[in-house]
Amino acid sequence: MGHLTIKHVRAFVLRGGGADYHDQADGHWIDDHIATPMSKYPEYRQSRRSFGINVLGTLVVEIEASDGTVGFAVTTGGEPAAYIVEKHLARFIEGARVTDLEKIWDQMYQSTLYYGRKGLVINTISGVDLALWDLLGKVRQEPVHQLLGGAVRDELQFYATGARPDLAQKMGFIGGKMPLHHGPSEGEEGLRKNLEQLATMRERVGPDFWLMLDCWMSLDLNYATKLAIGAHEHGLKWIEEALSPDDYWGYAALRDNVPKGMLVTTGEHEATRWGFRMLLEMGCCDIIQPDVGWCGGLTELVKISALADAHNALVVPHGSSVYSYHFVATRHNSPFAEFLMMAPKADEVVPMFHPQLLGEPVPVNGRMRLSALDKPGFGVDLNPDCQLHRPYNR
Ligand SMILES: C[C@H](O)[C@H](O)CC(=O)C(=O)O
Ligand SMILES: [Mg+2]
Repeated sequence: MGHLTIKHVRAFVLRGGGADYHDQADGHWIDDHIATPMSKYPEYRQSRRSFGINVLGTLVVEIEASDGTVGFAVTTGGEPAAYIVEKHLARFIEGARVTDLEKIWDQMYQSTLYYGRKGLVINTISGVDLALWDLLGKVRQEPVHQLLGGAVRDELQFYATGARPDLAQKMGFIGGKMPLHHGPSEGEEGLRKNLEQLATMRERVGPDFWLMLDCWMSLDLNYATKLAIGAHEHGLKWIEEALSPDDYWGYAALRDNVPKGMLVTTGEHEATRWGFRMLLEMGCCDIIQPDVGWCGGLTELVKISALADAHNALVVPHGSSVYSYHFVATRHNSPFAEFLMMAPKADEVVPMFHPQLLGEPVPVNGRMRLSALDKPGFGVDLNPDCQLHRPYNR
């Protein structure tokens, strides 16, 4: 098996939800006047799709071994990511051994440094890396959590992200994270509305249920500080991604400014051990939230997580469906996981990457038994009903 080599890598593009989970139809809670860095332009305030949050679509990477076994993964990246896989990265993958994950990662990262390091290129590298882990698991007939060293818990616990933490509470989740709706350009009135929304939700869920606010990079330090102070009386557990991911200094200051006991979280748009080193060494946050499909994949996340552990920081991956479930099961410093509510009204549990994956497990009563992950690789298949398009067929 150590001698199995990789015969082909193929990159496809898919539209409509799935790994590009912001690509949803009208009326979805995820696109309803959510504060963003673009909210200062009134014409881009109501909808994130209006400024292009969904332009990329999903990248599907398929990797086939010399014995015909196929591993695959999905992430955000679409056509430009497919170009990078087929025209650049394929040379490091085809002909390599199926066990060569570290070497392939290093070659992909080093060879793209001149135009990569973060964002789309690292999403692409993540997609290839996850497909390699899936392939290795399928070749060895073991779930990825076993390849990672084995689970440290029998069950995962989830908080839910969506517009209705009150419904999430009834569904058994341990907490609810809501999008922030109004940014600094909507002034004091917007701030008041943000706090009213939190207060209303606190009334509905009672004093003990976790409530968090996801600010999606939309605030400045002054506004974030005022929001945190105002939100304290409503028991806000954490303030997430309040500032630009480039503003490490702002995050360090925000962590000093927030009321005692409130956590500062960020990192879903951060990448690689070097990016997370900045967050950790500068004391930017209490919880880092790498997205497994965007941060460099699982090979990189293992390194990021070790670094976080040494800084006493928790690692609670952003979204990422099965890719994060297999990881969270194996880490002591990942005590719970995120579940993104993809039902348009956030009123029922549907698979996070629906409709792209078949066999994608979901939490039941806010929990997931490890046995739901006991299938080779990441344990999911591509849904054959989804229309794959291969734009750069070599
Ligand atoms: C709800 C947020 O704006 C975003 O769509 C998802 C996110 O940042 C998260 O799940 O965290
Ligand atoms: Mg977030």
